[in-house]
Amino acid sequence: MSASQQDYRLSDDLLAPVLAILDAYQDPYLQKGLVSAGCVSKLDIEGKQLKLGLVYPYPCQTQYRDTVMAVTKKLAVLDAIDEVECEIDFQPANFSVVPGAQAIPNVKQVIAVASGKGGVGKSTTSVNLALALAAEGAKVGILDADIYGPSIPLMLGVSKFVPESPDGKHMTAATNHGITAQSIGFMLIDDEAAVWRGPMAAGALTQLINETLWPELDYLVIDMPPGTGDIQLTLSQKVPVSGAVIVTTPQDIALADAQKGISMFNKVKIPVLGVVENMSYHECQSCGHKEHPFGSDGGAKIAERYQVPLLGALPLKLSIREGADNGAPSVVSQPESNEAATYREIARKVGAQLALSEVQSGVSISVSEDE
Ligand SMILES: Nc1ncnc2c1ncn2[C@@H]1O[C@H](COP(=O)(O)OP(=O)(O)OP(=O)(O)O)[C@@H](O)[C@H]1O
Repeated sequence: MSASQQDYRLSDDLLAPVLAILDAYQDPYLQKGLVSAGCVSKLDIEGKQLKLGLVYPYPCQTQYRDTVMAVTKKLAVLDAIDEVECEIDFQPANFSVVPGAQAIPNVKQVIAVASGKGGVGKSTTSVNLALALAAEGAKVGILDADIYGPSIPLMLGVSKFVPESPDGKHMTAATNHGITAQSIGFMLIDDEAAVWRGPMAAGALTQLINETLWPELDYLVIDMPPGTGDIQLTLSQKVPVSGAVIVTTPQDIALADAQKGISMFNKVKIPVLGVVENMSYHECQSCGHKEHPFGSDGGAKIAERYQVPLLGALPLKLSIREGADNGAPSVVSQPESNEAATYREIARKVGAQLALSEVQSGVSISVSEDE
C-alpha cells in the first residue's frame, strides 16, 4: 500500500500523542491503525482546532461521518484540542498484477468478477459491486465481457445505447446511475459470439477494453464470461487485472466450479480478493424465516479452504432480480435496503483487499495484436 504524502505541522509534544491516538484507531477494512495504514496525510493546529487530513486507499465515503465522530471523540481527551476539522479523501493506487498486459488509458485498477458456473448471479453481483464502489466515492466503469449472455445493458437500463466512434478508432461508452458501461452486447448481432473460439473471443474482448473511450476511472469492473476455459485464462493474461472476485451459490456443483475459478486465478498469479455467496438463503417475506434452498455455508467453507475472505452473502430475493431486470439494481433502487448495505460492504472490502494486495504500479507494456 502506498503511504500518502504527509504534511505534519504539530509541535513534537502534541504530534506524539495525536499520532498515538490516531494509530490506536483501527481501520476495520485495512486492519491497521490509521497511521500505520498510511492514511494520515495532514496534521495542523489553529488555536485549539486540529486540522486533520485522511486519505484512504479504498472507497468508504458512507463511513466518513462515523470515522470523524469516533476520531474526534478520542482526540478531544487532549487538553490542546477542543475541536477537529477533518478532510477525507480517497486515492487508489494505479496498479496491475499482470506482467506484459497493456495498460488501459485512464483506468487505475481492474477487478475481474468471475464464476465457474453460469447463472449464479455473476452479472447481478458485478453491476451492484460497480454501483456500490461508486456509492462509496469511486469513479467506476463496468465492462460486460459475458459473450454468452451480455446482460449489463439491461441491468443498467442502457440496452438502447449505440456506441459511436468519434475518431474512427475508439468507441464511446454508455453512462447511467453514475457509472460508465461498455458491453460486448452493444457490438453483437444475434448469437454471433456463441461460435467464437477462445483466442478469438479473448482477442475481441481485449480490443473492446482497449478501444473504449473510458473516462478517468478508479476501478473498471469486468463481468467475465462464466467458466474457466481458454477465454477466461487468456483474458486474465492479456488484461491488466488487479484482483478477482469469485461469485458462487452455496450448492455443491457451483462450489466445485468456484474452486476451479480460484485455481485459475492462482495459476496466473492474480490475487483472489474474496468470494461472494449469492442466493445464500431465502427469507420468507411474511414471517422472516430463513431457508437455505441451495445448502448453507458453502461460500464460507471455500473461502476458508483457499484462505480468501468471504466478502458477503446475498439472499435469494425478488427485489434483487426485479432491480436488475428493470435497469435499476438494488444499490440504486433501494439504497436503504439490507442488500444495498451488503453490496456497499463488499465494495469496501474489495477496495481494501486491492489496497492490501497492491504489488506494483503503472504496468504499461504493449501486447501484439495477433488475434
Ligand atoms: N440474489 C438474487 N436473488 C434473486 N434473483 C437473483 C439474485 N441474483 C441473481 N438473480 C437473478 O438470476 C438471474 C441470473 O443472474 P445473472 O444474470 O446475474 O447470473 P450470471 O451468473 O451472470 O448468469 P450467466 O452465467 O448466464 O451470465 C437473473 O434473472 C437475476 O436477476
